Amino acid sequence: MSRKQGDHDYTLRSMSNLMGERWRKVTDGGERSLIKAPSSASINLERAARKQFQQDVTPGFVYVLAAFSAMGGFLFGYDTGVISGAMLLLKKELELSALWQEMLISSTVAAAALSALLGGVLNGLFGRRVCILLASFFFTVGGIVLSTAPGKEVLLAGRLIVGVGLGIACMTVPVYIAEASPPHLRGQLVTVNTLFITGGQFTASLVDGAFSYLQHDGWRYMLGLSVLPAVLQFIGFLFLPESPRWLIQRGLTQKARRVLSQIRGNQNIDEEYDSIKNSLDEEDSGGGNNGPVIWRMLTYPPTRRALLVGCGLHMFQQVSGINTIMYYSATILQMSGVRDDKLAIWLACLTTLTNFLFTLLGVWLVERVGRRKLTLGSILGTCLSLSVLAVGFLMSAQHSPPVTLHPTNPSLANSTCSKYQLCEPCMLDPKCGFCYRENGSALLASSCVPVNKASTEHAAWGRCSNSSLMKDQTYWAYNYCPTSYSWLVLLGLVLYLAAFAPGMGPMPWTINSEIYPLWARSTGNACAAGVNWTFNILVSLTFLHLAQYFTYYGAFFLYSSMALLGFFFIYGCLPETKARRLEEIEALFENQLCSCGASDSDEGRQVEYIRVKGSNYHLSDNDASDVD
Ligand SMILES: O[C@H]1[C@H](O)[C@@H](O)[C@H](O)[C@@H](O)[C@H]1O
Repeated sequence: MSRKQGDHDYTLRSMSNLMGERWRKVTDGGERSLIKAPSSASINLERAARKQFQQDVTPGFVYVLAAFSAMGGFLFGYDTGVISGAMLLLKKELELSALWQEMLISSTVAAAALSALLGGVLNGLFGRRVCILLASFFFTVGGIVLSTAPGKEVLLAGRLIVGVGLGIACMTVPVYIAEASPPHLRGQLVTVNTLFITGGQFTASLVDGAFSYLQHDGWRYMLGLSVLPAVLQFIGFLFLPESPRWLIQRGLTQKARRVLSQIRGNQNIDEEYDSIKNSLDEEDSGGGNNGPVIWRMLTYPPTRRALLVGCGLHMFQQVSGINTIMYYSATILQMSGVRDDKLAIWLACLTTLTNFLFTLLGVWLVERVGRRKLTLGSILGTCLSLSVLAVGFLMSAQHSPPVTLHPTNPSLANSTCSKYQLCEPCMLDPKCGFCYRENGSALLASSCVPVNKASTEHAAWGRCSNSSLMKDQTYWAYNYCPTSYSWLVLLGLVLYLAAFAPGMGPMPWTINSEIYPLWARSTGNACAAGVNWTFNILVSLTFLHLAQYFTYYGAFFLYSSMALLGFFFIYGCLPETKARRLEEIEALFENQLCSCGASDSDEGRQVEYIRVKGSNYHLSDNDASDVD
């Protein structure tokens, strides 16, 4: 053994001893306690050892493994993003009713919600690798079915198959990456999965833009292209190993040691192996061994708290409106004066690109500032930017242009649309749109007209019913009103993405992959992913109704208040998990929920009071001193 390797092992071993002393748990009269408080010297030594460890070891194999896994994230982003552009072509070519459009969009999300829950069981039974293989298989078959579908029924089947793959992948990939990564890289590598999600969404918007010029079968290419990354991931995973933690849990210890050596390069793996093994041995004193995992999780306080935090994070991610904002961004851009449809499609790529670039910032920040600060800062920014958006919509509503032309023909004058006096109520009614002529910045001859049932791009009758009639600076505004406050809305949109994407976008996935003990990890992630998809579908299905009843600014103020609630929830309940070994994290949830909010500066001394045989030790900044 080289001297460097020997020294390294020694440092790791001393670190391991310290860690063992710090975190070893004993059952003391039924109460779980930690023994032996560390001195500041031991904390410093541990930190130094960690630093040394990080400098010495960055095995390349882990990056390859993370990249192949994160293709699941790419497919997640691609398949959820591509449908909006494909739908524009599909509804014309297959003459889809609104119900069929709705079904084709939401079927994937609904299937993902259910299969994420099923994914928890599959993960426990067959392991992470088999689940990822299964997910890429579903993505491949789904993509082939979609691109060759002869009609809408087969399309629906394809969307459901893709949804099943999505649900399994979204909960398995973060867990697999987290379990294979060394602690100092874990946050970054799991966050790369969300980077791939947003990369998939960006690619989908580019593909939508490119194929929107094809009058026939453009949607087949859009939906079918996902087969390429899916096949690549499937082939890659034939060669990639199973998660060492799952192998140890299944008693396949020799294989687990081999995999650990493979993914840790030439490091000594004894310490990591022992700590995984120890944590499994402690399972009996933790969740116990009786009953279904979800029951054991709910009846054991640390996992119950972790589950609450994990599901809460996903709920707040969705109720702060990310998917509404992304979906609605094209309209926001149109409000800002982009009237050309094709240009609006290309500019919508800018939204997905911004989301992607700011997620990249999250990858950079996660190990520097830690999960807690990043998530708190992000949700606060999200809350404020949603208020900017809401104020923008409020100003636009208050200065809504009037309807100046009313039809004289009695049959037309009796339609609901003709009764509106202002653009605002006219555009909030999904059956109507605003047709107007613009002269410089002045609006002339404006009317509220029923929308064409087959396509929202035109009115049912009148000047705006046909592109060839819409000469002379005449425009059709569906879903929005022309306004001079569009800059405020646009500013809100950019601020929103800048605040949301680095933290609230990726952190719910990253944090969930690390907060559950091994026995509860698959189930915990399955439930949290199920919550994500359920709120995703709830928020997108209710948005238009919300806007109709409370107006746009009402809807955005509501999302903003949700984000504020989320801030208090995270402030009170989310502990810092940065740089900790997965096996240590359970201890962070042993305190009452609201004292979990240890700050980053508490790293290395997260548990403030430690019971040692009846006496309480309090860890001060400088040392551990007996306070009893
Ligand atoms: O973390 C992701 C990401 O932020 C995506 O942009 C969003 O569409 C998903 O719903 C979310 O789960």
